[in-house]
Amino acid sequence: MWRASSITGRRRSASWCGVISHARFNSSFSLAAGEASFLEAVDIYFDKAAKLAASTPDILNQIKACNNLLKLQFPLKRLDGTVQLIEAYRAQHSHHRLPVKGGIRMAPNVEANETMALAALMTFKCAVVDIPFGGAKGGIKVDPTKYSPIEKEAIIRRYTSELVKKSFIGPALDVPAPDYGTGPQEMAWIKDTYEQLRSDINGSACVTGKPLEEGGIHGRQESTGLGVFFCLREFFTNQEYMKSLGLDLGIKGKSFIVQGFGNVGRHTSTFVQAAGGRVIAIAELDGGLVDETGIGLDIAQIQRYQAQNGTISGFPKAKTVLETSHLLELPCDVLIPAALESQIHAGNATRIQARIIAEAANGPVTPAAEKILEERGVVILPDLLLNAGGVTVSYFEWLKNLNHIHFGRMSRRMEEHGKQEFLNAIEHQFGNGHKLSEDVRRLLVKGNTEADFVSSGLEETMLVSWEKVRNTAKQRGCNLRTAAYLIAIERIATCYRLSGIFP
Ligand SMILES: NC(=O)C1=CN([C@@H]2O[C@H](COP(=O)(O)OP(=O)(O)OC[C@H]3O[C@@H](n4cnc5c(N)ncnc54)[C@H](O)[C@@H]3O)[C@@H](O)[C@H]2O)C=CC1
Ligand SMILES: O=C(O)CCC(=O)C(=O)O
Repeated sequence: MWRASSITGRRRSASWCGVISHARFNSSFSLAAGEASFLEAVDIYFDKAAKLAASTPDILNQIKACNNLLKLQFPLKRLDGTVQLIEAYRAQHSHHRLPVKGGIRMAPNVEANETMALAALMTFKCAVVDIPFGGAKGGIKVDPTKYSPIEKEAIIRRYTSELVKKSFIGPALDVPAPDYGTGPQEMAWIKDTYEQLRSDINGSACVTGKPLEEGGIHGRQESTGLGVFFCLREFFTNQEYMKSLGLDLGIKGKSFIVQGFGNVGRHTSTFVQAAGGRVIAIAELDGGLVDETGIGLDIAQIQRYQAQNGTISGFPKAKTVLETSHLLELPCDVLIPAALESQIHAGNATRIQARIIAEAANGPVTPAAEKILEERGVVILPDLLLNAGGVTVSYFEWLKNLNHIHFGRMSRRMEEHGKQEFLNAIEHQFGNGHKLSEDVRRLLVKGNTEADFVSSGLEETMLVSWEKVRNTAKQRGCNLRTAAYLIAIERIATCYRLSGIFP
């Protein structure tokens, strides 16, 4: 059985020749007839906020529209000699800031409207957290678990070369990143392909989420989960929300259910558990785990088990269930969808018992479900704010690549020497009897590393953005999602207004 290299940090032992069946991807959608599609949902959320925005219809129409949609179809020669036509997309939603930014998804359900919805969310997400990018997203319509590494590399390299030919990638144009079904290895292939085809001194900034050795940055892998955690932590300090939900302050002791144990779900669970949260159920496509006490679901152990077995099913310290959609409906304080869009819809919203829904995935709650949930007092922390940690750290990686130097390289030792001198002076002042121990001294003088800068920059971004969204919701009398869209719309509208129209 083929095992992936350790570089991607995602599912390990799934065989590409078909051991894990198509069912992995089939269970995602069960929208009732007439319920809004993902793209329609983004438009509905946009329109709701646009009504509150002090902006003109022509500007609002410009903001809402997807600027470019590139559809690609290219052949892949498979290892068995057959040739398969691969369908892929890149949508650039808004160029009000450049480059445009957004991940690349590899999944069998990829299609044009989904890619455009995801690109629009990227525009609004970057604006909410004040990251100077427009929005984009890419998708390749394949189930990555069914292809060998050689075939996946060929798909990614051909996709990238098509983007290069069409000027849909470049450090100043359009900068992809990981999303569902892709990770650092795919980003390394994208960077290498771009650099083979373009002589560009800033070439490594053509993509983010790269392995550290390829110009990546400390902390990008866990950044989306850490951003989700920072926001949740702040939310749980809010007296008004906690009172309205009948909950005590703080994450400690609260119960969490997580859907999707990939990059975002794994890291979010890790941070939540480290803060004393009880993860009581995890739903994956091929099975889930339940332990109402939360004690059995040790996230680090489950990750090790998943790395060895290619699945979380069968993890010995918790109960395995094969049908996982009902796990979302168990009683809990917080439900964290971290898989795909439209997972909470009119068909299951009435059965959801969580008090809070933390949208780590993009677009997991449909407008019809949101209405049902809000009527029952459920608070939804919206995707465009909550999962913005990934693009925030991607921004730091892009800056690092453009600067050709890692954060802290010029300052770390200088900081340490300065602090040493300060402590020497204090010790000198108080005489010989007042010497710090070596351990305390080491702790006090430690200069900031790249990881420290990233974590601090991410925390600052999430906290400032949360505060702004919360205050806007309160002042404008709307929910958190509408507030986040409103902030984004007003920021982008200002940009369009001041830029004018070319020519
Ligand atoms: N990777 C990133 O930095 C960011 C990802 N996101 C969003 O977060 C979501 C997850 O992305 P990643 O964690 O990167 O993807 P991933 O591919 O690493 O993991 C997703 C996991 O969800 C599971 N899954 C799919 N459908 C499921 C279902 N119906 N029930 C249970 N599990 C299911 C898959 O088997 C997979 O293990 C996506 O919506 C993505 O767009 C958002 C911001 C940044
Ligand atoms: O890191 C990035 O640039 C984009 C991440 C992403 O695709 C997302 O936030 O949905």
